[in-house]
Amino acid sequence: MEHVRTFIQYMKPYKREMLIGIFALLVTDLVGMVIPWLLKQVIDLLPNDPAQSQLIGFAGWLFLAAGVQAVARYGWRRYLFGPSRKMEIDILNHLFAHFLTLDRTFFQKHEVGDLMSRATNDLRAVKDFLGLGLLVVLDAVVVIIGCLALMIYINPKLTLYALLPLPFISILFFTFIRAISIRHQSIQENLSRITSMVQENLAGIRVLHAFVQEQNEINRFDRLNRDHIDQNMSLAKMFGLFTPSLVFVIGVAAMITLWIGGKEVIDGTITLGSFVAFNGYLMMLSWPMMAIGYVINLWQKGVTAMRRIQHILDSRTALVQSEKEEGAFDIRGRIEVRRLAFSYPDSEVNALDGIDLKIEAGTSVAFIGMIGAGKSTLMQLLPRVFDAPQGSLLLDGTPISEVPAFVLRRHIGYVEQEPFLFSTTIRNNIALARPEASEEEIEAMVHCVHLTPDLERFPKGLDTVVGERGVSVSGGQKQRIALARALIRKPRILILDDAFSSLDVETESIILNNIRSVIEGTTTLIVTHRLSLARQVDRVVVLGEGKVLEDGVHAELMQKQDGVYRRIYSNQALAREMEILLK
Ligand SMILES: Nc1ncnc2c1ncn2[C@@H]1O[C@H](COP(=O)(O)OP(=O)(O)OP(=O)(O)O)[C@@H](O)[C@H]1O
Repeated sequence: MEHVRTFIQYMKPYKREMLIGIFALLVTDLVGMVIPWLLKQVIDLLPNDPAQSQLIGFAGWLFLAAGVQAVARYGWRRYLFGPSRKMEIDILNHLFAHFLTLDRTFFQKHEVGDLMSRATNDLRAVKDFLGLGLLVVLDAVVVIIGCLALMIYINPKLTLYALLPLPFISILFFTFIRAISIRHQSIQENLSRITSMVQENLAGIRVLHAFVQEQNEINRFDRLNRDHIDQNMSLAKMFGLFTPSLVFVIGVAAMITLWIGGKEVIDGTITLGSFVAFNGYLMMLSWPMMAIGYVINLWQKGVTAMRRIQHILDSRTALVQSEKEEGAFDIRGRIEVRRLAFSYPDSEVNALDGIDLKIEAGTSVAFIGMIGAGKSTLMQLLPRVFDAPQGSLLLDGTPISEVPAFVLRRHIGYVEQEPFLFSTTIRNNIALARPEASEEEIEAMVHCVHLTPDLERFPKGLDTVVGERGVSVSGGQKQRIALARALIRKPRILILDDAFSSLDVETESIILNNIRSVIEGTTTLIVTHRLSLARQVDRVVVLGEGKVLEDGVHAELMQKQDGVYRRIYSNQALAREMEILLK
């Protein structure tokens, strides 16, 4: 119920429209009840040989009732379904905006497909519940109260007999509702798994093709879908038993009415017109009785869906929130790491294990080390992708958790090994970091990252659309577009996390030369496996198993006889010489 209350909040802006819709629904139902009453009048009049004008009068009233009903039906459709669609959009907007506030920890725990399913299938169920569900409930309440009142007015005893089978409806209701609810929950979870699988397979289509795994995946998908069908069948069976049982109970009620009511007409206790009207109201009652099944369906789906959406809306970023204003910070780029130990959420091992470092503003540092040494982890703590333990990471002397993430990230340029490009033009991808950047600035940046020769080969140069809906760009082109994107915002701190891994040494050195003037005064952290780069920076930090193994300038580290840096450097130099010889 709590979830329902939260979602009812979304109705508030559409209160007026919904009130019009409810009014139209009331009119539809009330006019619907007037029609059997008019019939009663006509039938009771017939034995008295009524004048033709009287009959025409009744026909006119019936015609008017039908007309009013038609207009009112249009009204409730327009004013009850319309707002439910608008509410769906409002919830979706809210959900999307909320997704963007969540951090990496959240996305690590939830599959994209599952989130997509919540934003589509579940949202649709909520819309149906808030629109159709409430409409049916309201309609049922009005019809039940109205018809019962009129039936009692016509003949209380007959009403009592007609309602005798009613307790069976309650028994049926409570027998089935739990079983139906459990089935709904598992159907919606399965639907999420299906969406996840489609999403994952489409994202990894190249790998599937490369390893010829299409048939295996088709089989796996088929199994998942068969499970889905089985679950739906099980639910359909439940409804298959529930709805006909209800209809049967209503049929019994009609039979009792015919039997007892018929006798009363013969005895002259009630008129034929009253008997016909009574049956009309009893039939009208059968719709809300049957609608109970439909409403249970909508209700269960809706409530399950609300719970699943609410779970997302209740999720909060795991990052420590800072109330400080942007103006409170003048970021210069001095970084201090104090006995930093860090483990990822749900992991028991420390990815970083007691790191101590001081990096002066405007200097450049290369981070090298074996795979899994913790280099990327350390880099991700700077823009607060994850939060470092309190007091272990300082920026310009301030604990980094006190700097709001959005302020911090405005001053950090981050390029990762496999950058993500949006399905838009190269220009838009670069300007993403600074939408107000001028054409000249974008072009200068393109030149700086040595992308000009590539652009000449693209059909529309900077206006070429890349990504899923556009041309495929190579890993090296992606890295350079991402570098331009990071540099165009003129960051105080630049992080290049293996950002040149797809470039050849020659291009790498051209880019480094080009960007030297741009990054003048910027604290530059370069994670690399290529030690040729390490010679061109102010300092080298060697990481191993989450610890700092060596720290110093290239020449110093080369002096260490058993040093890790010296060993890796020598191996790479040897490999380079071999390559040259073999050429
Ligand atoms: N998101 C994550 N969740 C859990 N563990 C992670 C996550 N990212 C990295 N790790 C683990 O943390 C450790 C350090 O990984 P990290 O990516 O920082 O190493 P790295 O030095 O950058 O390696 P590489 O050179 O291969 O990029 C590894 O053991 C890795 O498995």
